[in-house]
Amino acid sequence: MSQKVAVLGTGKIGEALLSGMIRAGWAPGDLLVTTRRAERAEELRTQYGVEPVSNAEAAKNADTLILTVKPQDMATLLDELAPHVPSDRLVISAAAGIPTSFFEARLAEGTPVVRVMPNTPVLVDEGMSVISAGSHATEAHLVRTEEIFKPVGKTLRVPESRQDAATALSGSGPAYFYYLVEAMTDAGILLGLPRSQAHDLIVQAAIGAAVMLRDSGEHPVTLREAVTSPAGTTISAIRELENHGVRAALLAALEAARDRSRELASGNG
Ligand SMILES: NC(=O)C1=CN([C@@H]2O[C@H](COP(=O)(O)OP(=O)(O)OC[C@H]3O[C@@H](n4cnc5c(N)ncnc54)[C@H](O)[C@@H]3O)[C@@H](O)[C@H]2O)C=CC1
Ligand SMILES: O=C(O)[C@@H]1CCC=N1
Repeated sequence: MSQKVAVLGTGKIGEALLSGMIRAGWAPGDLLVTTRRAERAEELRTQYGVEPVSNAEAAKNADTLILTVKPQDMATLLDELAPHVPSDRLVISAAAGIPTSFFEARLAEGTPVVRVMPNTPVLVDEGMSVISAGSHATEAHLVRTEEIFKPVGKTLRVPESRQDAATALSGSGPAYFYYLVEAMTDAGILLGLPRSQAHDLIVQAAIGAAVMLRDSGEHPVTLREAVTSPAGTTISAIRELENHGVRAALLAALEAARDRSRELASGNG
């Protein structure tokens, strides 16, 4: 029997994951989706050939349920789902902040729950999905979760106590890089470059730097030193970054993201 997977609350991250699963070879007929709006359901059916169903039908018919609603909507979704989820279903939550105990308290005794923090580069198979087992999830449940998330990037298992930090670094991480690219493109405009050229130069610098970080085996400090010529241009820029406290700003920013993830733990943060 083929295993069916349902994505419940198919918004931005749910759709990114769905598209990745289809690229990885999952049969659309084995994928169920739920949405709040009928037009959205139709859009997903047309684009991916998947079957829109109600939350209750998803719970009854899918072996694995991936919950991708906002943390603030999770309690309502669970109230609706709980009476329909047999305790042999694997429930995977992609919500920031919410601990596996939140789900376990609302689902039938013994239901296996796995918490995953993916990120949007799953759209281009370069995601990072950080995975933690709840108290009833076994090795087989973790392997099943990895089968779903591995084709769209890397996976990493961590104890659940590290999930808020992982969310700050990895779940939110792509946004920091987009923010930097946006700011540096503006700097290009300030220096008189046309916007499209400034964008292309910074994006290619980001891609080149990312590939070197991943593939060279060198520490980021070594890579930066190789760019930083004595009395040259780079060190003039680095001095300004230090003067403006960019390193301290990043430490504070990621700490704030970690704290926000903790606040979302109750589902109504
Ligand atoms: N966007 C991102 O980069 C990431 C998001 N997440 C997590 O994924 C979750 C969703 O985030 P986004 O995709 O950004 O939000 P979103 O708002 O795009 O998606 C949530 C979707 O759930 C639907 N929904 C809400 N209640 C529902 C219900 N009872 N039944 C069916 N559908 C329902 C909404 O209509 C919406 O389409 C959040 O918990 C977030 O913490 C995790 C990692 C990365
Ligand atoms: O901003 C958020 O809350 C979600 C979780 C991680 C990335 N996006």
